[in-house]
Amino acid sequence: MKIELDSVGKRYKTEWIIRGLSLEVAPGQRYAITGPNGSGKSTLMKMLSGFLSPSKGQVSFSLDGRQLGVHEVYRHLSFAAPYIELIEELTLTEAIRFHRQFKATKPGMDDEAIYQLLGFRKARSKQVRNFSSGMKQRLRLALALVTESPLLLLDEPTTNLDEEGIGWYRGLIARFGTGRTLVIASNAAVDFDFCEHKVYIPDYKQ
Ligand SMILES: Nc1ncnc2c1ncn2[C@@H]1O[C@H](COP(=O)(O)OP(=O)(O)OP(=O)(O)O)[C@@H](O)[C@H]1O
Repeated sequence: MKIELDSVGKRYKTEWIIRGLSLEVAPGQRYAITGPNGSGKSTLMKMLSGFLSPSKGQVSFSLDGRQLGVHEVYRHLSFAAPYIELIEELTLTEAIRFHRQFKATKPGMDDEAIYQLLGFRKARSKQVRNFSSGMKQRLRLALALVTESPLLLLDEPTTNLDEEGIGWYRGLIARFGTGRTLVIASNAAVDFDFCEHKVYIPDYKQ
């Protein structure tokens, strides 16, 4: 997936959050989006997913040389973020199967393989509402990473993860993160220190 941002600006009411951002997000490359709380990292992630449109400038998407309409983009991406809600009423088994109805998973990643990956096989009949916050975050990340999608967007990926969970996240990236375009919004180096490119949001305020 390639994403081109041409002089992009985003404004909420009268406040400009991002201004003058031109960037090419190239296929197979890894990008870190950094900046203080409230600087606009999540806002940029939402524009990179096609969920938010810019107030100024252009965001365009292409896949294998074919231009994608903004309404097609969601089919080709996985997005894990604390503000993307899981369906709390579903059990783990149901949540995985529900996800699979919309998105293909990588070869060999059947239900059993995903339970093993998550490391909480005994929770398969537990409702997501009864998961701990770390378990919910692992589920968000696992579903995003095992999905067959050329664009992977991870906003604050290690939120609610303990040290072991952070190691687990890095293992997931090593196993499933290669060969796809990866964008990570975070201020924790451990989340993104393997990224080749960095975008610091306060550089795009004027
Ligand atoms: N829908 C909205 N309407 C108005 N203002 C908004 C909206 N969404 C975000 N903002 C504002 O835009 C600014 C950037 O928010 P954003 O969530 O993108 O920052 P962030 O860098 O991801 O922050 P954090 O590190 O705290 O998650 C904030 O001032 C926020 O209040």
